[in-house]
Amino acid sequence: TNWIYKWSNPICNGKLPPGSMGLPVLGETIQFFKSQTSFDIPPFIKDRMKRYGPVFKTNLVCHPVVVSTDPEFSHFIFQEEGKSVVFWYMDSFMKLIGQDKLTTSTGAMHKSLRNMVMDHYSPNKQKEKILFEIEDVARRNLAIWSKQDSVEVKEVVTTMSFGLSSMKTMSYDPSMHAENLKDRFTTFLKGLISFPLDIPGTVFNKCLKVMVNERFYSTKKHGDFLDVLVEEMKKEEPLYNVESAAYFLFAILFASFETVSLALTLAINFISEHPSVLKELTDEHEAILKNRENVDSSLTWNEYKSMTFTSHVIDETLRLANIAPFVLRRAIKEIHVDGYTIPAGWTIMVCPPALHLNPEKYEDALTFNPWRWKGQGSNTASKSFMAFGGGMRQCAGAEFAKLQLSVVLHFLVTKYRWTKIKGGEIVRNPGIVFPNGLHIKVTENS
Ligand code: HEM
Repeated sequence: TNWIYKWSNPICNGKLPPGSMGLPVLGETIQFFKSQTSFDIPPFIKDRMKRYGPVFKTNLVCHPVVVSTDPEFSHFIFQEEGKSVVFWYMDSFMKLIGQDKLTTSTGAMHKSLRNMVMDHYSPNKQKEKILFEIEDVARRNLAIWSKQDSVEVKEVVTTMSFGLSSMKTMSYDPSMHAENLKDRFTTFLKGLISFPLDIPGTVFNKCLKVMVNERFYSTKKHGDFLDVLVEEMKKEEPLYNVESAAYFLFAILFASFETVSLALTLAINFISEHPSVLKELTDEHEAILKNRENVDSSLTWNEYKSMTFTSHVIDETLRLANIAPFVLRRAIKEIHVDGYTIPAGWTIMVCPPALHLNPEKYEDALTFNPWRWKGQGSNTASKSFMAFGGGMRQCAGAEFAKLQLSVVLHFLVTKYRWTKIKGGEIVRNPGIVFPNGLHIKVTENS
């Protein structure tokens, strides 16, 4: 009885936020993972917001958690990175991405890694080069899709996005390598797909370590992210070794291709369902092409940036889809905020869907309406838009992701037409899946 009492009333040197810790051991885990078929705020969160207010406590997978659906509170938590909170996800995931080695790294190591990623993937640094690569991949893939009777969008965009990410990360282009490397990479991919069951040190990690090692002793430059990492490893006092470099490559691949492919699939689905959006998007892209002397469909970085409606479509997709349904932190010190105390060791869950679907901020919040962003520039982070997180850990690939989406949409709307054949329904649990896929027929514009 004593133990159950302690479970329900955790020790705290102050006032904990309201909420229930659920059943002993199970907490409220089962309710949290209940799936839903709409883009709305998950019922678990919505019910508790009504009952307890915007900040509440719970227990998920044996961890005491404070959930924030409040913009100010969430912003405060992001600003506390490295001070009273650190990046933390479930233990199994932290192991997978090399927990102590890099991702939880604060200070010098995190700064160095973050700068390397921003340098390599940010279009601001290497505008036309990165653009050329993305356009090339988009062109080639769309041409292949248009030759098929039907494509399952999530599947094909995942292949495309993984191709681009792996090319930029470690120059892996399946069509250009010898058989043995292809086999090795297939094994790596299998490991990647089965990752919830996998642990570091197994298939993909070993493959990545082999790749890092090979590159370390090679004199050839590839211009990819692995080059940058290996250069760091060769410094007098290196911050990384083969193992941590392999973990980092994995983390980048993981962070980059699934997010972008989900966003693109959702954008295509939303556009398919809103002909007026397709029309305005097409008009915007065609207008840019009309103003050019050389009517080639490649655009410059500035031209992509100038297309405000495209940027609104992307922001609206990210707002409504909530690809990152939550962002987690762990309190390393006792935190006092808004009259509440969060004990050290507790998990803090920032909940972007609650911010993005707040009817006070976004009128008719469940409607896909890119025009709501009119008059605003491209968004990456604000108190009411946290699709890319916030603070020091804000997504390092946000610009790269947005550029990829803009480029694919550009070629899709100017050179092709598509019709939806079936699918497009979503299930959220809490990540998004398409139980019936999204099948479309792509045809070249006549
Ligand atoms: C639409 C696509 C994307 C979305 C929605 C997205 C979302 C996010 C979010 C929410 C975070 C913060 C996680 C946290 O604070 O715990 C994050 C971090 C990160 N993302 Fe993305 N991401 C996307 C694409 C990419 C791409 C293409 C890359 C490729 C380089 C990337 C690399 C990273 C990295 C390295 C971090 C960690 C940054 C740090 O800890 O300093 N992301 N992303």
